[in-house]
Amino acid sequence: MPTLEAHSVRKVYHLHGVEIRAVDDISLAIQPGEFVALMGPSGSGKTTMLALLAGLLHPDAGEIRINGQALHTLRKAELAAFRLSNIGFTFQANNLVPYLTVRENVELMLRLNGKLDRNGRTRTQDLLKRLDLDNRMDNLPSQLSGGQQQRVAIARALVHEPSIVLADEPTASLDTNRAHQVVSTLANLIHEQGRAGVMVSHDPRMCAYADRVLHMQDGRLVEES
Ligand SMILES: Nc1ncnc2c1ncn2[C@@H]1O[C@H](COP(=O)(O)OP(=O)(O)OP(=O)(O)O)[C@@H](O)[C@H]1O
Repeated sequence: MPTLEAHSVRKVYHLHGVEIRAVDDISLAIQPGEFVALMGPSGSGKTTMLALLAGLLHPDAGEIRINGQALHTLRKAELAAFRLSNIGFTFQANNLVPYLTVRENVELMLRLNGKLDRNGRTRTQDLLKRLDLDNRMDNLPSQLSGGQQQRVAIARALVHEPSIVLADEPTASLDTNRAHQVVSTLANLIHEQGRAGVMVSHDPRMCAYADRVLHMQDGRLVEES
């Protein structure tokens, strides 16, 4: 069974009487351990698609399934709990909590999921080590570089062992070397841990780490490579 499925998904915005088909009849399936990149010009609907896959937006038509569970059948509170345990998300702005240390920021996901036990703490340390942050665990986000902050956000998206990891432009603020390092580590972790990963990126060099590249244009998938 695919970890993540979209069936004929559509999202339409209405702006000053104009209809914008941000996502227009998209279907896709992503298997465990598969890392997929979503590319496309500005305004083609990538962020909207990611928000639909994350259950942050409701489609106007079609359905999203995660591990076979159709999101639209869940009540609001059920959906929130389901998302929390099944999805890891990194945003363009990394959204770290400024007054928590690196370790505490990552452990926050465990705390929210009721998984802050010895295993969870060990996983936090292992992940931060893997992301070259073992000597930064007790620093605040403001004491880190942009690349280090992005890596903390990646640790936070993986630590609670979600089946899906969604990353929106995880390299937007990084120089080329750092960007390669961040995306290759993300790809390795997704492969090793058998998660389904989707990354939005403008950068074809970053998409080279993906198993599959989906191209969006005007809300549609145009080709696959
Ligand atoms: N809340 C909204 N209300 C109205 N229109 C919106 C809204 N959010 C997005 N859109 C429109 O939907 C379309 C898709 O936007 P989206 O942000 O998903 O594209 P994108 O491919 O992620 O773009 P970018 O690469 O610039 O981030 C655009 O035409 C955008 O203007």
